[in-house]
Amino acid sequence: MAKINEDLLKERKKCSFNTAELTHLLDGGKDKTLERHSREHFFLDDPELRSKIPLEYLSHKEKYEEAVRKSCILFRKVQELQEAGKGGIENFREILGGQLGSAILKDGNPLTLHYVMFIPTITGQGDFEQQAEWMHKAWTCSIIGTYAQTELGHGTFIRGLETTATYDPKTEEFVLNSPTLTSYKWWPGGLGHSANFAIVVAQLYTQGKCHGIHPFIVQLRDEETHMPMKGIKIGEIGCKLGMNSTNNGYLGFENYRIPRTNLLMKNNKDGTYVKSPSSKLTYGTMIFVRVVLVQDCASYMKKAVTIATRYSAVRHQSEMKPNCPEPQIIDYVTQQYKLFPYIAMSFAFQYSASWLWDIYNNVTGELESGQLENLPELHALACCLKAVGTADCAAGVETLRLACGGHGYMTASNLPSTYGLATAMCTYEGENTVLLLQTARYLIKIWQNKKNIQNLPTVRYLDNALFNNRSYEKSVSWILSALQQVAAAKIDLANKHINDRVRQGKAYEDAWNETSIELVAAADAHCRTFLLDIFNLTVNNFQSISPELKAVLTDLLELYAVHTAIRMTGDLLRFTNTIGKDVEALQLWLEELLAKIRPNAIGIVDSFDIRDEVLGSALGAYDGNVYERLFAEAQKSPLNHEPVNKSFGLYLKPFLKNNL
Ligand SMILES: CC/C=C\C/C=C\C/C=C\C/C=C\C/C=C\C/C=C\CCCCC(=O)SCCNC(=O)CCNC(=O)[C@H](O)C(C)(C)COP(=O)(O)OP(=O)(O)OC[C@H]1O[C@@H](n2cnc3c(N)ncnc32)[C@H](O)[C@@H]1OP(=O)(O)O
Ligand SMILES: Cc1cc2nc3c(=O)[nH]c(=O)nc-3n(C[C@H](O)[C@H](O)[C@H](O)COP(=O)(O)OP(=O)(O)OC[C@H]3O[C@@H](n4cnc5c(N)ncnc54)[C@H](O)[C@@H]3O)c2cc1C
Repeated sequence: MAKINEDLLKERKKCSFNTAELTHLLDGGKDKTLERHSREHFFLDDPELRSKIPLEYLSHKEKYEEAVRKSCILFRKVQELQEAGKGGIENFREILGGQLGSAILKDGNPLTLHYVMFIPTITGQGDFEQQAEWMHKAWTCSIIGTYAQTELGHGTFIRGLETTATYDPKTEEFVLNSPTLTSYKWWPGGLGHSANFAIVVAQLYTQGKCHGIHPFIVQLRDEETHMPMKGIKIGEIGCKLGMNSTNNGYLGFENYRIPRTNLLMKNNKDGTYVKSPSSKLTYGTMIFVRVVLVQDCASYMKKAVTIATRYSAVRHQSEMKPNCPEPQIIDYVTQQYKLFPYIAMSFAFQYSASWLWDIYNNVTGELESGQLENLPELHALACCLKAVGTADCAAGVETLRLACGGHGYMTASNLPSTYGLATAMCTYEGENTVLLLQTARYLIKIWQNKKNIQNLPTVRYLDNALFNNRSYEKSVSWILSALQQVAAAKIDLANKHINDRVRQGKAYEDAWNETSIELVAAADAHCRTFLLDIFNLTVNNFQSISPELKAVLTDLLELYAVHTAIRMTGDLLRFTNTIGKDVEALQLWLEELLAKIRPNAIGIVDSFDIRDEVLGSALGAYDGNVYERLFAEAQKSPLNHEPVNKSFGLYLKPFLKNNL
């Protein structure tokens, strides 16, 4: 084992709590930690899953080929685990998104959509016979699928999709067509050259009548040769900001025929077209992915904050006091302000993600038995948590990259590619503004009719929050109550402005659009009250943890609360009876908390227990040998493999001569 950096050794000695206790708590118990270790060993210690050359130095094509190689090994290994009875949702979570997946495939996995959307759509939308026909092939990966919904012209407004599936009763087939350029499918992961099947979302036509969008199972490529089927036009969409191995593709249809039975028919039981009880049931896979993405936000944040915090303990810069040694940059309070709120935020997102997952499972269970009443609340919560979680995660990763100065800009820090993954989440699976407007739509409805509100756990606070008006106290409960009042006031005001505009003669939709900045802000505030509420409840409910750990978690909870409150200072002053002096008190409390967390900062990120291979960063490794690692990474540049590059002879030398 490499020698550990002296600063990190000192930091680890300062820690006031048992880091293993926190690791087990975060994993859900010691058994779960051991399970995770064994899974990490299974994947990360497999030499086949390592790349000989860093991805950054490969061409676009080589990156893709390497990603396919690794994805196939990953999927084979997941199947091995399933067959050995060591399966479980955690395997998929870890290798598809989260930490293991992004460690092994830094720039994305071209086969992810198979498990994340293709299989869940067949399960959620297919009837019994269809599941019997397709699930075995899909589970055993005899076929590889993707989810083709978005088109060149429409991603958000899915009712506006243009791909058509017209029923031909003579042959009992659907005929798929892409009538315009804008109707081409555009974006689906793995669609370019990897998948041979897809769920295609298209407008269903029977007897000249359009019945709206429906999902179909469609074969794209020959199962033996992988050649595109006749009538299918397919390819990759090209380079992107990040995720350059995910093989996002385009797809067009020219009179392409599929059997009638390929229309997923869970809601059309007798095989003739029957309108489903809610058209929104077709949107179920999107809810599922939004729910799992919130967990990924916590994972990426933990990874980025571990890298930046360890680096900040190792890095020394400037003089705080004359003639004193250069301090560790983690001792600058501005630096602490860049790091510690994101440590706290990782906890907030992990706890809310876990609540959301439970709510999701309850509600989908109810849907199976035809109960739809809790779907709107789930949809509203999933939308805002996905939007706020991914936005905070992307902003957090960028702040943490900046916190690492110049070295944070190196791909060797692994912060740029983590940002590429995080910022993509803000757009896919529902663009964030659009999702916040979905939450706002729900909140306005609730505000206008509070009859049933006490049965709705995520919004019941709105019943009386408008009049909380508590005087300032240095407590999480005060901040929560103030945030709830802000959320209620913002919803109330937005509702009033919509009504005013309608009264002035505007159409409701125009009034909505004119009020939409306020509506987005209201949904954002609602989401932040939920995040704090759940963090608070979770920490208060821990019964059997040590007092030392409880103290650290309480510091983090308080930091999360105060940081949120300070970010919303204007709202507190505007909508609650907070006064200037209270804001000053909040600021002092924040500074006090940063100082309290400082000695435990390294201990907390160590407790995240993220292996070096997962961090993938010269700046964040456990041993803290930052400079040695940066130097070693630089040697991997192909330019350093020869003393003089051929461009010297070709261009530089003649240029230098000409300038003589
Ligand atoms: C077997 C597998 C096992 C395990 C796998 C396990 C784990 C996986 C684990 C980890 C994976 C983790 C991460 C994944 C990693 C990487 C991911 C990589 C790639 C990601 C791929 C991304 C894929 C995509 O992007 S797919 C495309 C997504 N597209 C969108 O999201 C489109 C956004 N647009 C919409 O959702 C809608 O169009 C709209 C909501 C904006 C508007 O719709 P519409 O116009 O039809 O609605 P309205 O007329 O406005 O009506 C609104 C009413 O409907 C209600 N509504 C809307 N949506 C829903 C919904 N989804 N559910 C319920 N209700 C909904 C709405 O509330 C309105 O109701 P009202 O009563 O009328 O008010
Ligand atoms: C990395 C990546 C992977 C993807 N993978 C897949 C995939 O596997 N399968 C798939 O089908 N799709 C996929 N997508 C597509 C993705 O789901 C869409 O890009 C996303 O839903 C946003 O839709 P859009 O591109 O049409 O954005 P637009 O809707 O055109 O958004 C542009 C702007 O318009 C605004 N806007 C749009 N509508 C409204 C409104 N009603 N009110 C207010 N503002 C509005 C938005 O806020 C945004 O600022 C992927 C996208 C990315 C980036």
